[in-house]
Amino acid sequence: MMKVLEVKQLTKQFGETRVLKNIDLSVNKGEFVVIMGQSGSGKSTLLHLLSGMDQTTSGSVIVSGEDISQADESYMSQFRLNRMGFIFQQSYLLKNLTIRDNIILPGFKSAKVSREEVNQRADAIMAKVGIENVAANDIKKVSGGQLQRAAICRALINEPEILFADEPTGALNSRATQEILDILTNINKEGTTIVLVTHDTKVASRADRIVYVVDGRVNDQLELSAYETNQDLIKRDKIISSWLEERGF
Ligand SMILES: Nc1ncnc2c1ncn2[C@@H]1O[C@H](COP(=O)(O)OP(=O)(O)OP(=O)(O)O)[C@@H](O)[C@H]1O
Repeated sequence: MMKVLEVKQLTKQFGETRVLKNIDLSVNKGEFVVIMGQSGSGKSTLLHLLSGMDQTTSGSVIVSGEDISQADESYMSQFRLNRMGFIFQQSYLLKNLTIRDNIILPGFKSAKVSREEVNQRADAIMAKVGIENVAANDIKKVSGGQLQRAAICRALINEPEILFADEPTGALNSRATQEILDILTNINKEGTTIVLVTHDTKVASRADRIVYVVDGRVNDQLELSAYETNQDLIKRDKIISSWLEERGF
């Protein structure tokens, strides 16, 4: 199994406070990994370090064989643009642009492929997630679920090696949540590696593996790919819930 992400003895300190402590973790290509843990355990901080949004205090973060832990910010901003995708609880789309322009902008910025190719990709991804009918809309004139689908399209426009998500359904109702989870599941099945932070076992039930963080350390991991297929989501949810309960979540 090819490792797309590998973390060795990762530590993160803010001032005197050690938030992450000697984390060893790896993610295989094509895997869907969910990070869970109590509020304040360090999940978002870990995601920021894994994705090159923030720098480590010590230890290494290796993406497709390349150690990014010592890279400077100008290198990292290009690295994130070209090789990483991000979605958050809020979409952070730009207000004065249409949905479509928001999606193509990082493609044009990257300049790795032609504008024509970026436009073709945008059309294909928007159709895949079902927002082609609102492509020309101002971002104020779409629903929360449509906004998040647009954020997913924007994150995928440069065909990232890894898609990182921090509570991507946290602001959505249950129907929109299901739709976004179905989209993420499909994107993953098509080969995109996903690393996602959530509190929600329903969200976690889409994963191949759960990483449980306690007080800045990886406390335990639950391998789900061997259990059942994604069809049996209720059963997976129960397995995760009782596993977490045993660990005091
Ligand atoms: N930039 C920062 N400066 C100082 N402390 C920080 C910073 N970012 C995070 N922390 C601290 O690190 C700890 C972990 O925060 P983090 O946001 O990673 O937790 P989390 O598990 O994602 O929490 P939640 O589930 O509530 O989002 C917290 O105690 C937080 O106050």
